[in-house]
Amino acid sequence: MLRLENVYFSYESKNYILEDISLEFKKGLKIAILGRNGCGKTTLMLLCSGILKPKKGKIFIDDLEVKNPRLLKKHVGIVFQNPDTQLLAAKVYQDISFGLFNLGFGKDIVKKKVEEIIKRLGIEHLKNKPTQFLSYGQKRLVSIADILVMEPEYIFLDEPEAYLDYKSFLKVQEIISELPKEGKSVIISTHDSDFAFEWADYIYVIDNKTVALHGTPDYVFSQLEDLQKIGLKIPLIKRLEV
Ligand SMILES: Nc1ncnc2c1ncn2[C@@H]1O[C@H](COP(=O)(O)OP(=O)(O)OP(=O)(O)O)[C@@H](O)[C@H]1O
Repeated sequence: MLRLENVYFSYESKNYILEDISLEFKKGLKIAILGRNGCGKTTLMLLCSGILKPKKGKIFIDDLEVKNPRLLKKHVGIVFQNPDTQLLAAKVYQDISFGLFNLGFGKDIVKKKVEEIIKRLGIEHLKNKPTQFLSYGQKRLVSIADILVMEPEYIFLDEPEAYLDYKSFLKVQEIISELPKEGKSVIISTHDSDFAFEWADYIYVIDNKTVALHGTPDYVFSQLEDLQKIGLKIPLIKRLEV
């Protein structure tokens, strides 16, 4: 389990962007972080992946307090919203294999793992393409492959639907629904209430710098007064029930 306990964070000033955040991501679950633009979803993901460090509070992995963010990097993978911040190598195959070579895997194992993930994402046709000539949607799929190939236990996807067409998003949706069955946690950030309702096992709503609401989708989307205050859309299915 990945757990945050009373975490505070600010970028440059004393004004906290996130305050007193306590939450937990259990293994094998599909979790959505839901909130309006600018509420701090990406910041929260960057804290969970060890890219940013809390100003106050603690982070635990399986009850071990994380003192060095490097520990988080071993367990957590994050797919950024903008794929340009993720792609490093000149060609797609090189890009997806980069992290594995860095970890010291041999050429044959790397080839096997990369081929598997390329197939799983249906991007065999991109394998030998230069990354700079890919469309944004294609870059997004490659950046997802970059992370999945590393097989992290906790996979964060910042707005998974960004840049993807319907068919590509369906493929990603299928994969992020399968991974929890393999014991991984998939945590997405979104402002799409319909998708969060349909996909997630558990939802954290961020508002006013902290966790405003959390629980199963049925519970969260039954809190109509709170949702209205926060300014989140009620999923279509729930609106039809009212
Ligand atoms: N590097 C930075 N330096 C200073 N402020 C930042 C930085 N990155 C983000 N912020 C600010 O922190 C707040 C939270 O931003 P964040 O990107 O985490 O929100 P978000 O919920 O992911 O937004 P969105 O849904 O639009 O992607 C915003 O007010 C943003 O302007």
